[in-house]
Amino acid sequence: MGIPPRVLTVAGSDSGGGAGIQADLKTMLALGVHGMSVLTAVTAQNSLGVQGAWELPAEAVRAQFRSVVDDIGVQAVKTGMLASAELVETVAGLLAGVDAPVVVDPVGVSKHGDALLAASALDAVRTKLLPAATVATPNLDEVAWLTGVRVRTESDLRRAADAVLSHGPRWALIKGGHLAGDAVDLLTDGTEEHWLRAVRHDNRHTHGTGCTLASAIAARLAQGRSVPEAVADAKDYVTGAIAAGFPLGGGIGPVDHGWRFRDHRN
Ligand SMILES: Nc1ncnc2c1ncn2[C@@H]1O[C@H](COP(=O)(O)OP(=O)(O)OP(=O)(O)O)[C@@H](O)[C@H]1O
Ligand SMILES: Cc1ncc(CO)c(N)n1
Repeated sequence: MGIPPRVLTVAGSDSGGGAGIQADLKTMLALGVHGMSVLTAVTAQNSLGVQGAWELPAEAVRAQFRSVVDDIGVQAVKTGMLASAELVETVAGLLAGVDAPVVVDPVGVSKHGDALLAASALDAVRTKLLPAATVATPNLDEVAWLTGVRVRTESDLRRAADAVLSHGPRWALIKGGHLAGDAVDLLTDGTEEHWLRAVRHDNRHTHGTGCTLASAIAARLAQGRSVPEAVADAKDYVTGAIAAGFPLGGGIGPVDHGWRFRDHRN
C-alpha cells in the first residue's frame, strides 16, 4: 500500500469552508496528498464577509507544529493567515528547522477586504517569513503593501516580482487575478520567467482562490515536482475550480475543490 506524501498547512479556519484551512485540506485531498493542519486562528466567516476572528496563542501553534513534524514528518508546508506579528515570528522560527519546500501565501485581507493580518505584522512578514519561502504567492494588494509597487497592467508584473524577490523568497509567483482580461500570473526566481495565462471565468464565486492555488503548489512540490511544474499544474487546478465555483449564501460562493471528481450526469 502506497503512503501518500504529507503536506502541512499553517493557516486560519474559514467557517464557511471555501478558504483557509478548509480550502487547503480539500485541495490536498483532491490532489492525492495527506493533508495536515496547524490552526493559527478561527474566523466566523461566510459568503458575505468575516464576522469575527480569534487568534490562537503562540504556544498552541508551536505545539501543533511539533506534534505533526516530529512524528509524522512533512514533504511540503503551506502558510496562510497568520494574524499577528507574534504568530508570523513563531511560524518563521518553526519553518527554519524544517527540510521541505515552503509555500508562503502572505494573506493580508479577505476577498471582502476584512483584515486577516495585523498591520503591525507587516515587517515580520517581510523580514522573517518571506526569506523562509521556496515560493511566495502574493496577490496585487499584498504586493502593494509588502513592496510599495502598484501593479496596474501586465507589464508591471516583472517589477513587482523583483521587489518581492528582494525580500528573499527563492521564487515569486505574482498573481494577476485582479487585473482585467486574462488571469495572468508571473513566476520567476530572478533568472527564469514563466508566464501562466488562463481565460478569465466570469464567475463571482471565487472565495478561496488564493488558498487553493498555494495548497495545490505545496501538494505538487511534495510529490516531487519542480517549482515551475508544480505552479503550472496548480494553476490548471485552480482555474477549473474557479470555473466550477458555485453560489452559497447571499454573497461570494466558494470555488469547487472537488471539480475533478464531479459526475456531471448527476
Ligand atoms: N475570474 C478568474 N478566472 C480565472 N482565473 C482567476 C480568476 N480570478 C483569479 N484567478 C486566478 O486565481 C489564482 C488566485 O489569484 P487571486 O489573485 O484571486 O488570489 P487571491 O486574491 O490571493 O485570492 P483570495 O481572495 O482567496 O485571497 C490566480 O492564478 C489568478 O490568476
Ligand atoms: C481563514 C482565511 N484564510 C485566508 C483567506 C483568504 O482570503 C480567508 N478568506 N480566510
